[in-house]
Amino acid sequence: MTATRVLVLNSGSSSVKYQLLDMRDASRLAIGLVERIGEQTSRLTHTCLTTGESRGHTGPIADHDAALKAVAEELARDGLGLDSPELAAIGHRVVHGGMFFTEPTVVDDEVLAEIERLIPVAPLHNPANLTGIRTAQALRPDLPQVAVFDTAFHTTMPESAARYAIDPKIADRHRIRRYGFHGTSHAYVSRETARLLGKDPSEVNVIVLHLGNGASASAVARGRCVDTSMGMTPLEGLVMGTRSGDLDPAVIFHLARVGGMSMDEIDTLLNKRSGLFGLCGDNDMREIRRRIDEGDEEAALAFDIYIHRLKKYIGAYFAVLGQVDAVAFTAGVGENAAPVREAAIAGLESLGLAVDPELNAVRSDRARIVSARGARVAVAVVPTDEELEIATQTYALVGKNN
Ligand SMILES: Nc1ncnc2c1ncn2[C@@H]1O[C@H](COP(=O)(O)OP(=O)(O)O)[C@@H](O)[C@H]1O
Ligand SMILES: CC(=O)OP(=O)(O)O
Ligand SMILES: [Mg+2]
Repeated sequence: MTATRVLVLNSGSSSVKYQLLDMRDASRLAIGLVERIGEQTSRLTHTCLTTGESRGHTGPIADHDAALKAVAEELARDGLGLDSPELAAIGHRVVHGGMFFTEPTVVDDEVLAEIERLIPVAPLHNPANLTGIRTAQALRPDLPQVAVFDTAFHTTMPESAARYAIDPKIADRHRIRRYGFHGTSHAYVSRETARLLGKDPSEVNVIVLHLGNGASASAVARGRCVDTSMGMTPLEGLVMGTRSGDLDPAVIFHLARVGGMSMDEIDTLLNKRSGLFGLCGDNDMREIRRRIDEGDEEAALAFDIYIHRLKKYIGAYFAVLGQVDAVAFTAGVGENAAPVREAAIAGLESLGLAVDPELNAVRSDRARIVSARGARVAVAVVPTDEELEIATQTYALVGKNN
């Protein structure tokens, strides 16, 4: 029997998303999510797509190792266990690959060591990704484990975009540069946008706006990333669910010297208690829109700050690219929040951008154009699929190696 299945693990700081796919037709056999890992109220939600059955459990799941073992048990209950001979590989999202990894990579001891060396620049993400890989290795030591890096798509950025304006000797010693993240999504969505326009990726320039809980923008010129809004870590750039995005670095000195905060407290403030949540107490765009509809001024200001930053990046990436064929919205907010798309594009007619309110209001899970007729630049909504992209890259690599 040829092995054609790939299990994809997307381990975040407190969650694991997973999908089991059959790569003969890229169909999904099972999907699920473990949330709030490390808390008393961890929750596992599992859906088997071959039977249509869904199950959920709430209760403490101590760490990523326990989470993955729970996922393996759920898959086994559906006859889709990790011991299946049909499983060809396990694909892992690894958030930080530094400058070292420009392609998906079969994991060996050297790869594990390099991911570990990168922990200081991705303390929230890489430890969880490593645990995911090690647990999967322990469960199936014979299977190829493939790491697909969030940073890989951005390694084509020119030095002028990737370097900070600091002493290069200090930067190089500490590996300080702009790496960018969500690369799997930016790669997939920029390609799908080209397809939607009926063009090859090498023929178009696209601005991708990945607006999830974490959010980033990228400028993609003829299929290659030339700039992105996240930097050395996923803190730079857009206003996010709980992260501040861009801010004057001197704010950090001020909080330490005048505010008396420790570095760890400032780190937590900027990564976990800022952004939309810090501004108005909610990080879910649905809740923020509901509050705005009820006349809540705090939520309205948070929304305006979010949109202002987004508009600045759209303008900046027009300047970086020179000529733009499409602006593509993706991820939870980008795909679902019509008011965000409308507000971000409003007033940009001189750039050739205009949204058609009726097209923009349509809810759909398909890629679509929502720009006004006659607008020079397409505005697109393109659902991302990081798990499918990871599975595709994993299977392509394992197939090549066999
Ligand atoms: N119908 C919706 N309208 C507005 N925002 C939505 C909707 N559905 C999801 N979202 C937003 O999407 C966010 C999650 O996006 P997602 O891409 O799943 O993020 P992540 O992968 O970073 O967890 C939620 O915080 C919420 O703000
Ligand atoms: C890199 C990053 O920010 O990822 P996420 O949006 O999943 O938190
Ligand atoms: Mg995401």
